[in-house]
This record gives sequence, C-alpha cells and structure tokens, in this order.
Amino acid sequence: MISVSGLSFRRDGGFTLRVDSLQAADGQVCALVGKNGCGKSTLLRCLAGILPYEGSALVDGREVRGLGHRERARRLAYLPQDPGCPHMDVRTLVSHGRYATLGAVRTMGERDRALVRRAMGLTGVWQLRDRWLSDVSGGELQLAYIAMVVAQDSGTLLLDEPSAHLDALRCRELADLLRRLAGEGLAVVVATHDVEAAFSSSDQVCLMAEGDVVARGTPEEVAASGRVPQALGVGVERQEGPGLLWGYALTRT
Ligand SMILES: Nc1ncnc2c1ncn2[C@@H]1O[C@H](COP(=O)(O)OP(=O)(O)OP(=O)(O)O)[C@@H](O)[C@H]1O
Repeated sequence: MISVSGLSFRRDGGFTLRVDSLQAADGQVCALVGKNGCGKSTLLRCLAGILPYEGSALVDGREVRGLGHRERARRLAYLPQDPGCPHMDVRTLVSHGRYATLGAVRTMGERDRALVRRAMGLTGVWQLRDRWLSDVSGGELQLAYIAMVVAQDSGTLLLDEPSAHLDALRCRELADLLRRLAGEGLAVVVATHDVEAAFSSSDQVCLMAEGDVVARGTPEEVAASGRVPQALGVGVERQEGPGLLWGYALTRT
C-alpha cells in the first residue's frame, strides 16, 4: 500500500511535482494519467525511493526514503519507462526479479524458480525464455520486464508505461493481469498514456497536469470532474455495447 501526503520534488530546470494526497490501497489499481512531461514518471520515481522527495511517501506504513535496498525490494517492485536491453536471455532477466531477496550466495531456491516460472506464464513469455533480449521484439521485451517485476513478488507494483510497446490485444491482457494481481492483494500504480485502459480497468484515476494532481477518484468521478479535456487534450466517455474492448473511449474536446 502506498500513502502519499504533502509530497514535493523540485527539478533544477524549474519543474515542481506537488502531490498533496494519494493512496493506492492493496487490492487496487491506481492509474496516473496526464500529458507528456506532467510528472508521472517523476512521481513514480519518488515512490520508488529513487528521487529525494520532500514530504511523505509511505509504503506499508514505512517511509520509502528510509528503507534499505532489500526491504524496499521486498515491498516495492518498480519498472522504469525505458529499462534498456542488457545482454542476457529472457529467463535470466525475469530471474533478476528475485535477486534482491536472495541471500549472499545468490542461489535461487524452488520458491524463487516457481515465482519466475509463474511470472513468465502470466505474461506469456515462457516460450521466449531462452531467447536473447536483443532477439525479441519491443513488445516481447516489455513483457519480459513486466514478468521480472511480477516475479519480485512484492506487495506494491510501480509500473511506468508498461503497455507502451504492446499491441491492442496485449494491452487488454495486461490490464486483466494487473486486475488479477490486484485481486491477489497487490497495490498497483501504473503511469500510462493508454487512457481508455486507465479509465476502463482501474479503481482509481489520478489526473496530472504540470506537476499537480488536478483530479483524483474513481474513473467515473474523474471523467465527470470536467478536468479531463484540459489535462489530457482529449475527453473520455463511457461506452457500452457488446464486443467493446474498453468501457471508456477517447473523444475530441
Ligand atoms: N532527468 C531530468 N532532468 C531534468 N528534468 C527532467 C528530467 N527528467 C524529467 N525532467 C522534466 O521533469 C518534468 C516531468 O517529467 P516526467 O518524466 O515526470 O513526465 P511524464 O509525465 O512521465 O512524461 P511522459 O509521459 O512524456 O513520460 C518534465 O518537464 C521533464 O522535462
């Protein structure tokens, strides 16, 4: 669980992130949405303990910046926007999700191997497990990274643009996976430009603009807030009917 109060972070260039209050409860998916440069990644990096924020960001009631590396990895799994393409195969990358919790010898036990297998199964990369990362597609690489943070088996997932390279069907499958993980008790915070998915498949939407949270609540509340067109440059509208992929669609403002 994540609980933010009075958090701020100021960059040298003048950008300031200000989040008065934000809760991401266990069992819930919280989506951060907003235009390029509004501060989604900056907020996630603060929550991950990477940026030196002021104010408070608690994970499971403990201040993030005060946590040691292992304790943080046990409680939080963070997937950055562009994690890179290291020289290793898919299975090794996914296994990295376990490393922070291994002992000094760094040997995986049966539970670790089971978590890695399960994460590869859930994300659909099991059949790619022996492929080099340089030899998989952009979307497959993205899924391998998602498997890595799922394998970490922490209570909170912080995901920065996890659907960025995924095709339309896999975006839907990812949304279902995040819901499933939340159903298992995880708190999931996801920064995304997939606005339809964010509104259709999250418990809470956090709408950001220029470093501020301008609306926060259930998708229905945020959609009805009147703040979406200015913050996103597009509107969102509930849609109903058989065969639709998402419950919300984008509209022109
Ligand atoms: N390393 C950095 N040094 C200086 N300024 C930065 C750095 N990273 C981001 N910024 C600036 O901080 C602001 C917020 O950036 P951030 O990456 O948090 O936005 P974002 O909402 O995640 O954007 P996007 O949707 O494009 O990924 C922007 O003005 C950006 O230019």
